[in-house]
Amino acid sequence: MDRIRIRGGRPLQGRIQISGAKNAALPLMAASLLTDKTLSLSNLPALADIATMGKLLEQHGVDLRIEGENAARKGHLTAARITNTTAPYDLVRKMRASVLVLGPILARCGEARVSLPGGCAIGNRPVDLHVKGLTALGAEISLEEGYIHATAPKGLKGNRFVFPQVSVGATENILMAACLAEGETTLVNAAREPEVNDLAHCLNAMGAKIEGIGTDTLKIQGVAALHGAEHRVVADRIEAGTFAIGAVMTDGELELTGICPTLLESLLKLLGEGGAKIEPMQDGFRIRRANGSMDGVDVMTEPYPGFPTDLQAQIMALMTVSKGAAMITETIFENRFMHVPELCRMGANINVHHSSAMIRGVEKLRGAPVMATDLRASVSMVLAGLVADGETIVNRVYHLDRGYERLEEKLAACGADIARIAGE
Ligand SMILES: CC(=O)N[C@H]1[C@@H](OP(=O)(O)OP(=O)(O)OC[C@H]2O[C@@H](n3ccc(=O)[nH]c3=O)[C@H](O)[C@@H]2O)O[C@H](CO)[C@@H](O)[C@@H]1O
Ligand SMILES: C=C(OP(=O)(O)O)C(=O)O
Repeated sequence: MDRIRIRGGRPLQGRIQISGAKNAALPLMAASLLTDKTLSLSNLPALADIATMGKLLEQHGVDLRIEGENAARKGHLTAARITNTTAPYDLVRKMRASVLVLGPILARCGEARVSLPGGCAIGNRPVDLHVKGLTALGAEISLEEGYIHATAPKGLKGNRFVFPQVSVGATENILMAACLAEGETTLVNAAREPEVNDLAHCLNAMGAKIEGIGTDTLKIQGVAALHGAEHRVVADRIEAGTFAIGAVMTDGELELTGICPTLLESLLKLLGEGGAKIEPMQDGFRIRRANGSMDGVDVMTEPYPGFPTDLQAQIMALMTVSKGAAMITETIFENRFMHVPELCRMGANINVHHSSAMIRGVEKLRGAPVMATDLRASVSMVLAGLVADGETIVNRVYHLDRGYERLEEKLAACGADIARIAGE
């Protein structure tokens, strides 16, 4: 298995082009199941999760063609016919976002069988809201031998559904299904993450009738069929946020391009309070420390526009070397502090009590062999390694490959001493 070796102490200096967002690209790819025409997605990131979604779609009958590289990478997806309505355990267990094929296949074929994704390192992660929402649209759903079996022999019917809790994935699944349901659907307390909005815009380009994009109430007029479209995947705000944190943590300066800074308002506001200087540019923003050190700031994760849980591990890495104390409260996932023991092994001072972590900044972290059980925890160790004394080896790099495109290449181009060591 590959590992990443980092020798700390070098500031990040330079410019990084932000990739397309994993969490936008995955539902967008699933949306290709809603039409027999071609959906072309540009700015498609080259990530392990994208490859897994590609495999899943191909076994449903989607023809997937990828061309170009980096920012010019495009995927053309054509589901002329859905040849198989089952999403098998082997693929779903690799990536929870596989459950996003449920709504589209059900809406198009009147039947779908999708393996239950199960929990993962960051928590229990049930799919009850996906099931409740589709049931509200008239689906009959049973759980059989680890599979969600959904049928709607007479088609789906529009309805009003109030999410008892904000869910990105459930909003996306039900939104996609509602596009082909008969009549009007209203989704109340819907997620309004930029990736949900990106999906909704793409669906409208495919002929859907969605109103209220960007708000927590989505109104969808069902249509008989969708058509093909060309769509550019929105920039990855989590990748950009990770690098922004890296810039101030290493006392460097980065220009992050291809991203609108408003997508990162909650993070940039906090970093500003902690001592960062952020300047908008035509196609992104520039970030560095205003002067001197960074101060500890309190953080609470929340649905968008609040602070994203997917940046919680990274901001914690920054707090470990910031001045003073900081309290980080995780409200979205019950078990998203797996990075804490590993950061502590590098010399961080962190105490966790229930869903809150108290971090007292230390002078220096020390390099160490570390490993993480999820994507963002892994990248928080990369950030810690960039400022630690000595060498850090991050094991289980496949987590990073799920969600960061050419991570070591992008960081090395900005002066980091970082390399991938190929596994035996
Ligand atoms: C591929 C993708 O886009 N992943 C993102 C998506 O995950 P995902 O869509 O899985 O996350 P959700 O927004 O659904 O989860 C939010 C909360 O709702 C709970 N819940 C969710 C569904 C459900 O049926 N029942 C239920 O109780 C979850 O356990 C969690 O506590 O949003 C998360 C929250 O911003 C991000 O961390 C993930 O990176
Ligand atoms: C939790 C994440 O992804 P997923 O929902 O695919 O596990 C993430 O991107 O941080």
